[in-house]
Amino acid sequence: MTVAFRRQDALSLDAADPLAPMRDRFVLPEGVIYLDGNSLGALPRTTPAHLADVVTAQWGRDLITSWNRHDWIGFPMRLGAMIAPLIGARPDEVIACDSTSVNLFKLIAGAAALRPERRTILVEDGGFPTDRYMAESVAALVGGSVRTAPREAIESHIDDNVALVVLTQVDYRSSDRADMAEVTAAAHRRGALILWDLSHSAGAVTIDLTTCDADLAVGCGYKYLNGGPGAPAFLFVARRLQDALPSVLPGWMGHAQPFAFEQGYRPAPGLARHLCGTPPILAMAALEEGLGQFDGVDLQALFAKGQGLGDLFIQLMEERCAGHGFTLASPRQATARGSHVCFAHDHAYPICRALIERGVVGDFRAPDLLRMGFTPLYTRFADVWDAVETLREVMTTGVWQEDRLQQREVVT
Ligand SMILES: Cc1ncc(COP(=O)(O)O)c(C=O)c1O
Ligand SMILES: Nc1c(O)cccc1C(=O)C[C@H](N)C(=O)O
Repeated sequence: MTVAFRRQDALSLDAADPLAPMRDRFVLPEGVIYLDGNSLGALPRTTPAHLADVVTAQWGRDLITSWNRHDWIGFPMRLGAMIAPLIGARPDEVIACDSTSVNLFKLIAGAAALRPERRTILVEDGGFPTDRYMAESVAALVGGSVRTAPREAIESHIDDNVALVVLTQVDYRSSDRADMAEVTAAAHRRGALILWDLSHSAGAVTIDLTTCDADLAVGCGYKYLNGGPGAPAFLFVARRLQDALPSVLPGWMGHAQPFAFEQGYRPAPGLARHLCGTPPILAMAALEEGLGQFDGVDLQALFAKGQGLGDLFIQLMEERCAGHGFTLASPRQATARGSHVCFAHDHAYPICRALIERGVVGDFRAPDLLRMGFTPLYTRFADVWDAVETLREVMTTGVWQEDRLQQREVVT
């Protein structure tokens, strides 16, 4: 006979967790169980003081000399080097800049230029929409077209006309995790390039761009990297492609010598050519603190904890919320998913709002998903227990049926 899991068991898991002290590195409001770090990471405790220092001592006191004195000019490369170990890249293969959407455009257009004889950009059906919007825009500009295919069948749609495959490693809704090595190899066998969107995986699951021999990648800085709302995103270009990949938004910061103010554009060597305009220094400083939270952390242990939190959530939902109409909408096997888990429910929207009112902050994704993100740096096993208990209460009381919870907010 199996003994049911109790809150005490969750507390014991937290007590034995060597990563538990990491939680103190973040500001987490009393009474809130934050399960949305996959959309907006929590505020690191050191960020406010660091930003205040950059504002007063660097901008305020050192003014324009800060570009050299505090190496503001080197920020995109420096942050790239901090992101590199989280995604299995080399330090000179990553820069922090722009938004993920803009970086998608830059790399998709660059890849199209590298394969001019091929006319198709292959993207997944139902992926995060910005990836597809950008692919369609590039296709229209170069006279090509976008083809879509189901995520799970993407490999079989790569033919000799595909210039580039754009795929998200961890799907923002289902949490399905693609096999990067396998899909990358399939693209290469057909002579196509591959661009991985790592927005929902960087900082949360194992990524090894080097071993996979990936070509290009992008990802968000404001999710698991804890860089703050609208944080700079990142882009990755494998060393072997860096000199060939053109810069399609050739701003002056990507020029070989920006301060020569030449009339003709000459691309900077390596990755710096993908810089466009002046880097947002305050946002970069916040991202620097977010990335600093990974210092000294055993990444494999961190990612294993994320899987354990997700496993526990699935187990408790099925044990304690059975009969309330929830269906697991993410892979059951931890190695096949990211660090968030979705359950489908016909009334997911008001249920999600009722949870938020009770301090359990997850999110709703249309049409019917309740999505809970487990950030292993700061989520506790007891949080998972408490979140499921709150959900059980919302369901047994029927409080989610109140009219005001049905009204859609602008940002969901
Ligand atoms: C998979 C994925 N790609 C791209 C984006 C867009 O990123 P950005 O807002 O930086 O353009 C997001 C989230 O917003 C995302 O989840
Ligand atoms: N970027 C966001 C925003 O500005 C407001 C609200 C949510 C977001 C998000 O990041 C959404 C997220 N990419 C998602 O997976 O749903």
